Amino acid sequence: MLIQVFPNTIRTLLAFTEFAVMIKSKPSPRIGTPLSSTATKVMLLGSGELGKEVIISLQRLGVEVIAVDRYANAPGHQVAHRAYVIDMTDGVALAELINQEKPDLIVPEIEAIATTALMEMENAGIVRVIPTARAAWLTMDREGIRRLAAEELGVATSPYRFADSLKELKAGAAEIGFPCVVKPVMSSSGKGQSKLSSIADVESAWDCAASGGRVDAGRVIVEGFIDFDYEITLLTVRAIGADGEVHTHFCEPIGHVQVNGDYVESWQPQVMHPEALQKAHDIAKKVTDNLGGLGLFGVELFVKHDMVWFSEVSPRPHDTGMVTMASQEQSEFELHAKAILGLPVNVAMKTPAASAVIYGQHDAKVVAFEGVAEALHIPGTDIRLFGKPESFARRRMGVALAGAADVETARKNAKTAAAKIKPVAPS
Ligand SMILES: Nc1ncnc2c1ncn2[C@@H]1O[C@H](COP(=O)(O)OP(=O)(O)OP(=O)(O)O)[C@@H](O)[C@H]1O
Ligand SMILES: NCC(=O)N[C@@H]1O[C@H](COP(=O)([O-])[O-])[C@@H](O)[C@H]1O
Ligand SMILES: [Mg+2]
Repeated sequence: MLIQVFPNTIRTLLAFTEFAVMIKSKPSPRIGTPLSSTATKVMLLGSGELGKEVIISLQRLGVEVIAVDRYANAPGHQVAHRAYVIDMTDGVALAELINQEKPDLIVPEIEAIATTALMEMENAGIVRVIPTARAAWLTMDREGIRRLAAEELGVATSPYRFADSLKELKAGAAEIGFPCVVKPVMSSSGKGQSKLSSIADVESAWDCAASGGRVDAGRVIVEGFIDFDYEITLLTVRAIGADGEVHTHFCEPIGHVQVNGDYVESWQPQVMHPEALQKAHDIAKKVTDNLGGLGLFGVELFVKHDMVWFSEVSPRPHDTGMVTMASQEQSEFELHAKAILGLPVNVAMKTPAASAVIYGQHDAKVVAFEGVAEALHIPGTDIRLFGKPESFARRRMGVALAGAADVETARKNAKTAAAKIKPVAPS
């Protein structure tokens, strides 16, 4: 089936590819010298705020990093050895760049990439994709990961239907019942997502999904609304241990608040009922074992008392996990960098902490940030400004971090620090 969907042009290109990276079952932890013939080369597909931090962690380990994104001067471009702007959903363009750069590892950082092309190249032994090309392919489309979790692995999820037309969506929503949530099958950060209270909301939800999806696949998922007490991201790391085998490590749960499907605040640890924590670990292990490979995953779960539902998983660092830059001995970015290189990891926390998002607040070509010093006067705080070249009112431009003796104080300080930072647009 894969062969059928794979464009002939890429197959031809692959046939003429004169190199082949040796795919090792377990990567060697040997690291070369950047910009030399011995370099260990990693290519990031997507170079936003999450990729930027992964790149910094890789650079610290002496890795040569190539950052790719859809626009110039993306955050990760600014800290990599080389930067490229391509349409990453174009399999031919992607294959050409991979052939030119010959990276040892490819690290997807966003969902919207030509994952079928990556699978074909991985199958041909030309690239090694983190964690695997199949994992990137399954998780770029809600249908792939949802059917895997619910139908193959028997993991608890919200009830769901898929729809290709307004008529099908009406029927699906009526079957699921209200309230329910509609999302494009390919989207992230809440784009194109709506919560529906009645059948009267279906048409606007369909239009919202059509305009907000990353790739207009014209297909949506309708999910029953889970009335959870709280939601978590369980960062789960697959890394090679001293025995040479892959081991699974769980970070402390991260609690978070989402507005319109986008994260605004997160904290670690989220206290959980012991049974819920055990179920969360079991679900995360089951799903990540199936996805395989090495690296960090963000497993998103809804929790009500001792009940846990799987929502989705990122086979890469998670936005809510930015809190780990303040809370853990090794941030999620360092954990990902180390795990993918075959190095040991340490998931220990060092302090309760929180993160709060700084939005652009303006639609503007550039913004400047005021109030940074005022924010940093708050005890235990730190900030990251991502350096995105263009601002939108709801674009995430930075994050405030705060460590404290307890989560409540950390949340208060992170939110106060974020509020002190004022993006201003030149008039
Ligand atoms: N079935 C549901 N029941 C209750 N809340 C939901 C449901 N689906 C989504 N949500 C809420 O919307 C948020 C975003 O949903 P989801 O993670 O599916 O979107 P996304 O676009 O993939 O976002 P991201 O890329 O940030 O993970 C969830 O974290 C949760 O707060
Ligand atoms: N929930 C996924 C997520 O947070 N992804 C992060 O946002 C960037 C895109 O930001 P942009 O839309 O502002 O360019 C991505 O590159 C990634 O770092
Ligand atoms: Mg999500």
